[in-house]
Amino acid sequence: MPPRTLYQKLVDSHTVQPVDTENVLLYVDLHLMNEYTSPQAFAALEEKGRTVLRPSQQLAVVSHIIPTRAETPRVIEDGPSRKQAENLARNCGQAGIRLYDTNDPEQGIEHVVAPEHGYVRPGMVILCGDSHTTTYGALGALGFGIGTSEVEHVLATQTLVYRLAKTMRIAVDGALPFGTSSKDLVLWIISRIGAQGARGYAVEFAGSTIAALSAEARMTLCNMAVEAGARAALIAPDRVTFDYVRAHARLPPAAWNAAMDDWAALRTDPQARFDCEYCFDASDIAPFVTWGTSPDQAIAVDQRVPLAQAHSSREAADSARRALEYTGLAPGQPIAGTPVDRVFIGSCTNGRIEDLRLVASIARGRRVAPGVRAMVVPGSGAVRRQAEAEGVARVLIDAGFEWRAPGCSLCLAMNDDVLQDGERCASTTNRNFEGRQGRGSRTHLMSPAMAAAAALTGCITDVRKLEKQ
Ligand SMILES: CC(C)[C@H](C(=O)O)[C@@H](O)C(=O)O
Ligand code: SF4
Repeated sequence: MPPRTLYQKLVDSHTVQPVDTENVLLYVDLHLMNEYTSPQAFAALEEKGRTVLRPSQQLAVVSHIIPTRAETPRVIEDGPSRKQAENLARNCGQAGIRLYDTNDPEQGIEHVVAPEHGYVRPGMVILCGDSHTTTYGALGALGFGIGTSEVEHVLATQTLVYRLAKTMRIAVDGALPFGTSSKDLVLWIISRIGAQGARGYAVEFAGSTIAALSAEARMTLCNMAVEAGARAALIAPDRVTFDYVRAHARLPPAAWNAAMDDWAALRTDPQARFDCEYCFDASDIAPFVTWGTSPDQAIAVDQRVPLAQAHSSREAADSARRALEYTGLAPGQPIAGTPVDRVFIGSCTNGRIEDLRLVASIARGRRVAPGVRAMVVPGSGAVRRQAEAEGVARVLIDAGFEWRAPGCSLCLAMNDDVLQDGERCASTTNRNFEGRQGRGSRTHLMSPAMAAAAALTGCITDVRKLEKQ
């Protein structure tokens, strides 16, 4: 057998049969669904008189449209949204699929719920009609988003006709500098390689910086790899992965030992070749923040918005000009000091317990700046309860943050958490496209620590200055 990359091993072990030189029929271990991208697939199945082949390998969560007011029971007042949730409940009920429904204590964002309940383990293939399914590469599983017709195919056959990706390795070495986290790391990588830089590739992250990240920090990184166009993101499982999985998956001891033998082989062979390789030095990383409407339009917080002539091409300069018109910033202006109206802490990128702990550590004993509305939306019911049990929630509430119920919320503003036209938001999410957080909304992507700093000072602020005080 020629040397193979981790990606190739995962694909090979799940190939039912090759379709042609570029496509294989891929076996799917787990398929996740939300209320937003699954209804058409169920409707199409029903029309064809087909059923769900393996209900026990499906999992569904109400995540995108759910309101985040902390009240019980939670009521979805918006008619079409309520209908989506009801549809999902009916479809899952009929097919016998486990659903974390609106008022389930474990409800949350699919990509937060699945790993924390042990559904995600190294070596698996996990699909979902949602682009941020790349998150699961953090635990050594091949995860990626699929379209609605593919959802239907997976429900009916537990397989997918899959076009193979090219392979890329991004190695990062060295310690993450003071004040930075894996969110800064990924924004920095995207700003280097571009929002299309990994398009068509399955990316494997490697190097000592990655090895030093916690499992949750790795999820942040793999989650956002899709914002560089990656078709998948992978990190070879190691001690950190196994400890996380052991704590969350609760496998019986015999199964655990067998699994560990298999998982140890889940790494790229030394002689294997990648189609593309990058090597970066972590000491170049700083707290990062976006200034535009694409995740690669990002700079270190102590830098200025780039001047027109700083862009690499005319196209990039044009897109920067349009982006700045939208975000209401000027070339050459320092990004720090830009006032914000809103702060959003949450999403499948940064809505986990470690993120909230970090925010609390900065907010402790301080107050949200007057005139700023700052929301914390935990990624799941479990994250919310844990934050309450640890006193993290208390610190946030005392500092003046709104303590909300879990969901996607202001990450994509499909519920009633929406920015007003022109409002500017410091956000721990993953997309800053025009209108992403509401019509005319202006989004600045950043780490939880940086978002905390923005909430406490009322403007984009270098968190290193706050942390030193
Ligand atoms: C709604 C869904 C299709 C979408 C995605 O695929 O990512 C959403 O989760 C997002 O983050 O934009
Ligand atoms: S939190 Fe945001 S990125 Fe994640 S699944 Fe929900 S909408 Fe998509």
